[in-house]
Amino acid sequence: MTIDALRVSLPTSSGYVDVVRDATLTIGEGEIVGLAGESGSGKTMTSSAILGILPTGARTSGAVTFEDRNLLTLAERDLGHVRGNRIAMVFQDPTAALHPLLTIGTQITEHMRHHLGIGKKEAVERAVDLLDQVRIAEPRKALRSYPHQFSGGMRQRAAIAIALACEPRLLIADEPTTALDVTVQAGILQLFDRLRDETGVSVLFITHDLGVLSTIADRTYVFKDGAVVESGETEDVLLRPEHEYTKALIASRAQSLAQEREAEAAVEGTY
Ligand SMILES: Nc1ncnc2c1ncn2[C@@H]1O[C@H](COP(=O)(O)OP(=O)(O)OP(=O)(O)O)[C@@H](O)[C@H]1O
Repeated sequence: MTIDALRVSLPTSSGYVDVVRDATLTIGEGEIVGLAGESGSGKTMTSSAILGILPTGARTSGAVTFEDRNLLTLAERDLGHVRGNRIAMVFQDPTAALHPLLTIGTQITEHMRHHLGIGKKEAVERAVDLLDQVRIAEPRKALRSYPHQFSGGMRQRAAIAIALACEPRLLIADEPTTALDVTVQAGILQLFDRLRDETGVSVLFITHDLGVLSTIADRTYVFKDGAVVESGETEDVLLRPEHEYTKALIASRAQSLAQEREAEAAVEGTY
């Protein structure tokens, strides 16, 4: 996918405001690309533009080229086919992506039957494979479970399985580990890495946490006020940042890690 000079403007009471400004980025086949930046820097608006799910009245310019088509000018019907089939989303809160009253199995198989037009039996077998792929133990039993019977990490794995059900070529993951405990986070990050290796899916990984990207993103783009201020191999961006904003993001992360460690030490000291 190539995003070329993307501009997104949203209507306000006094005209339009640009929330993404001339963003240019590429995501190669099987590549994991990070989008980093503070809250409000335009990361989500960029992914919403890719998926054609911007707020009402939004204006766009530039191009989002995916499989030889510009998604910004695609008819809603064709875009609907791209969404869910070719490009899938994973969100921060897996409970929002899962229906509380339907079993995990129903949710995965209905999604596949709707998008791939396959029969129930084949869908169930594929669902078992998928749950296995996202490392959910006893997949046949898990198919009969409801979301509330899963832990947070398991729910995110199930949401990822649903996202993968139609064999998308691009997965957009918006803060997929932010709501999870650190140890569970690590498992989900490993999962993205392994899925990329096994299926060749590309991943656009959105996060405010640069540290998360150090473990999985091949390349990283840093957003500030809707514009890309720095990009490159993740290691270069993290170890040799050039832009003051990137340096500040790295410093603030180091500070919050130190505070977390201090707090943990204080808690341990009370026992
Ligand atoms: N539905 C909306 N209507 C109007 N303005 C919006 C809407 N959603 C986001 N914005 C504005 O667009 C800008 C970019 O927001 P965006 O959600 O892309 O940031 P972000 O980097 O993803 O932040 P976060 O990590 O908080 O999601 C912000 O100034 C935000 O206030």
